[in-house]
Amino acid sequence: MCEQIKVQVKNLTKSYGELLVLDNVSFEVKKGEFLCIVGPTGCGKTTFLNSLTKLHDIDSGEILLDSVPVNLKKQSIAYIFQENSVLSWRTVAENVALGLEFKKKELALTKNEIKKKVRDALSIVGLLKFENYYPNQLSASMLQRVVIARAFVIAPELLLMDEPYGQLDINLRFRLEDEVVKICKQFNTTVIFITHNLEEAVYVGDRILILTNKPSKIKEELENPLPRPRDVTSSEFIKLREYVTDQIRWW
Ligand SMILES: Nc1ncnc2c1ncn2[C@@H]1O[C@H](COP(=O)(O)OP(=O)(O)OP(=O)(O)O)[C@@H](O)[C@H]1O
Repeated sequence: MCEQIKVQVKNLTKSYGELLVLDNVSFEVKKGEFLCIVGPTGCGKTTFLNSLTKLHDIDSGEILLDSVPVNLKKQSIAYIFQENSVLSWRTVAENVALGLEFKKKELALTKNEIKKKVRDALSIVGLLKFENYYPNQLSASMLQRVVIARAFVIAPELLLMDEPYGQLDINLRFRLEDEVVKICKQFNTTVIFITHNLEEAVYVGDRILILTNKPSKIKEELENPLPRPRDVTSSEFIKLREYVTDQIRWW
């Protein structure tokens, strides 16, 4: 069976002045796949995401979503980034509605439709009862789930995550990762997940893309065969984590 390709990165090259960061990088992401991108510090992981989201121009190459150039207005792309981006002066429901407000024009939703979508997203992450709470009344885990609900309220076809749980303690991180993976699989969402944390990459990724030092190329694309839920203490898990670590440590 031919699996549908969701994202195509073709010959992407990006430099900042004299500094060549991404050097003719090409890869694909299948629909519904959870792809992790790892690599040495400063190899250009965030530069790749910023190229995809058009935060800056690229030198050459292209990034296609469903075979057409990425268009943030027309396509539903959601982000979960490092910073705690919940707005303190908005309720939980109002924070989640933000995801839709950016797309108000394109979606042309009525107030009631927005309310229903927000409630649906909140029930996915188990926060419906807290819709009228303010962020300072919530725990760290609940705040992160607000961010997840805000991403899923637009039913994203592509979810971009950049070190989303770097600041959290390890137990909470694993719990949130389990939740995100479960929701993504439920909705067949395609995910590109950037992380420094190789254990995290092996824990969540269907596939792991390892970048070289800059100027960065792809060193290896690695299928992750471990069944879910994954056990970080199993010998198979540790072996794979060590293998990925070695690929990055090699330079
Ligand atoms: N706006 C910019 N102007 C100049 N150089 C930049 C800019 N943004 C990033 N760089 C440089 O480009 C390289 C890649 O940075 P980038 O943040 O993409 O790497 P990264 O892999 O995400 O880093 P980290 O592992 O630290 O998260 C780094 O050397 C960085 O200093």
